[in-house]
Amino acid sequence: MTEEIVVVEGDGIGKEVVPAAVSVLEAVGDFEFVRHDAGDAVKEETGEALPRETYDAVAAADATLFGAAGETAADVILPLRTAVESFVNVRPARAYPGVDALRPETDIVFLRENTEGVYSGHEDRLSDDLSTLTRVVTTSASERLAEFACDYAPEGFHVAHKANVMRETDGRFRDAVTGVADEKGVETEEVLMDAFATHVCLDPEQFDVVVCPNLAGDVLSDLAAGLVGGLGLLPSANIGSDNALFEPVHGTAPDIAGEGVANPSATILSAAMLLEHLGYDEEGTAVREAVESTLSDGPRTPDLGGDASTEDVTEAIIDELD
Ligand SMILES: NC(=O)c1ccc[n+]([C@@H]2O[C@H](COP(=O)([O-])OP(=O)(O)OC[C@H]3O[C@@H](n4cnc5c(N)ncnc54)[C@H](O)[C@@H]3O)[C@@H](O)[C@H]2O)c1
Ligand SMILES: CC(C)[C@H](C(=O)O)[C@@H](O)C(=O)O
Repeated sequence: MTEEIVVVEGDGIGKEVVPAAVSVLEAVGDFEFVRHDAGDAVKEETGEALPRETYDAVAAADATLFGAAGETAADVILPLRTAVESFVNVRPARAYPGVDALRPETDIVFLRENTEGVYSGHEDRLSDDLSTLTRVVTTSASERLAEFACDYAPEGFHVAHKANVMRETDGRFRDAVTGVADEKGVETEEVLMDAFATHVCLDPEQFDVVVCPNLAGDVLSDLAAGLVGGLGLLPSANIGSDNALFEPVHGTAPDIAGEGVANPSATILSAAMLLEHLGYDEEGTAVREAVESTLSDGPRTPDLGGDASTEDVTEAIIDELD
């Protein structure tokens, strides 16, 4: 049976990097791509950023490849992560031989809680002077993340939090995650998330897998992108029990959108994660290796100091696969 992959390009460079990744997927397998829309442009046309058909298609698909949405990103990607019931966002941040990086020794995977924290949506304007946000942390979501982390990193992992200040919410998160790890005999090391930001810049080698609350995972993975050569390199996987959505960590990059020079690596690496998720391990590895060797030997897009187009890089990656 041909696997169905839902494709949502979104806005800006999503329209450039997603077709690039689809052509790589076409080069390694026989998939049925079902295209759906979401984002700023759709909102302008129809009044809603995330059409019901898109949400339903993503919820029902074997897997989804998503690009990026612009100003409507929170109205699109957050519900889509919910559509796949994703409890963890896996964000590998690693440097590649041949790519200029502030910290070439970086090789870290962030396991970001994907459903709650300050992303729970409970924001209120109480007066002209006062707005509030409720931060939600449940033991069940934290434990679910911890179970995944223990399977993913049985050799142990760091837990980033700020339970010294957010004693109730991050305290609950920390206790739930370390509690599951203790039960399973998996070692954990706690690190305060602000201190982590310094440690990771000075000595990234001491970190392999870092489990963190939702917003911390967002910010710290972008910080790690800065250490390895930029946002054009970071893929991600939103994993649920029966479904998953894959997307680059970056956004729509309005400063370069439409120029055909976006780095497709993050999205193609997300496609490699998608392949592995669907059980195409060999193909996933082949795609990852093709990206690595193209990053090493070129051509490279301008964000990495080259002058190649998105299309040049994609063709080079496909050539590597042959
Ligand atoms: N998941 C999402 O849909 C998502 C994520 C982040 C931001 N956004 C949205 O994207 C828009 C722009 O946000 P931003 O500028 O803060 O972040 P951004 O990730 O779009 O861009 C930040 C910088 O990184 C560069 N960059 C990002 N991806 C690149 C790539 N593949 N190749 C080369 N350079 C790349 C951009 O040119 C820019 O200089 C906003 O509207 C924001 O809401 C969406
Ligand atoms: C746009 C926003 C909702 C999103 C997030 O915070 O998760 C983005 O920053 C990301 O990292 O994918």
